[in-house]
Amino acid sequence: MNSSEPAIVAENLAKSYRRAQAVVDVSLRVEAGEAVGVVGVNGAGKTTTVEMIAGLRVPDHGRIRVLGLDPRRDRAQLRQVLGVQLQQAYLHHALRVTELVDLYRSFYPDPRSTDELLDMVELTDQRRTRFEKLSGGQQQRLSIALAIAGRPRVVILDELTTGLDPKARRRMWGTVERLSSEGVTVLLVSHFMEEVERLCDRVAMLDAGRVVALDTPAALRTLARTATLDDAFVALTGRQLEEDAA
Ligand SMILES: Nc1ncnc2c1ncn2[C@@H]1O[C@H](COP(=O)(O)OP(=O)(O)OP(=O)(O)O)[C@@H](O)[C@H]1O
Repeated sequence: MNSSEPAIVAENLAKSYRRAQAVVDVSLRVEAGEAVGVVGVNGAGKTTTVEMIAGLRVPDHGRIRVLGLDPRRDRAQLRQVLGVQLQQAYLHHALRVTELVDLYRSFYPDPRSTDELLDMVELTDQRRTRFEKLSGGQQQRLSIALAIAGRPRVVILDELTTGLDPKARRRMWGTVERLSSEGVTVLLVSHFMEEVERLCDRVAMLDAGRVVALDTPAALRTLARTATLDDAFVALTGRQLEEDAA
């Protein structure tokens, strides 16, 4: 790994499930320290794409490198440098916040301290609370704490703020901004244009399993000749924006 190499390279990814071709042809390159958003309507192929990048799904076709590592071949090494927060977290409901954090910290040689993690995601007051007693927003925030416990250089965040109220969403943005300011590379799946415009250097618009546009929010607005990223999304994908899709 050297510092000039891109954090993520995905070339011509394709993935079919029995009924659907979820990803037809997706290429994506994320530079080290960059934050890139992946947006698209339900079923556009966002989750399948990031799960392949995270090594959780095997592509039918294409090549992936994360910090120069092959997600399948170099699985153990990748786990030390990549943090993943997925849509559905399968966590033990009866465990308390600190027990879960300490469990995840134990996977890494030089984890962040429990206090720092809880502070970063504003769960210090809930440290003794069982997972099942946390609100939806608190559960989401905990899942980020677990994803960053090992000081990953790259994080993948899938629908981080879906289902959260505006206040909880803004808090979550603060956590992502802090990661970016520390130089962590962020790949963020989202439904919200306001969110990616605020947090991401560049945005990939996916539709029907393909990247239809990939650029800075400003360049996408210019390309689409629209005043807002919402309108640019509609113009470039031909799809309507979904309501707060939970
Ligand atoms: N495990 C699976 N088995 C079969 N089909 C699947 C599976 N996962 C996803 N699909 C299908 O693949 C397509 C792409 O799904 P994917 O979850 O990647 O899209 P997405 O853009 O992340 O959507 P969402 O915003 O709803 O999460 C959809 O048609 C979906 O129904």
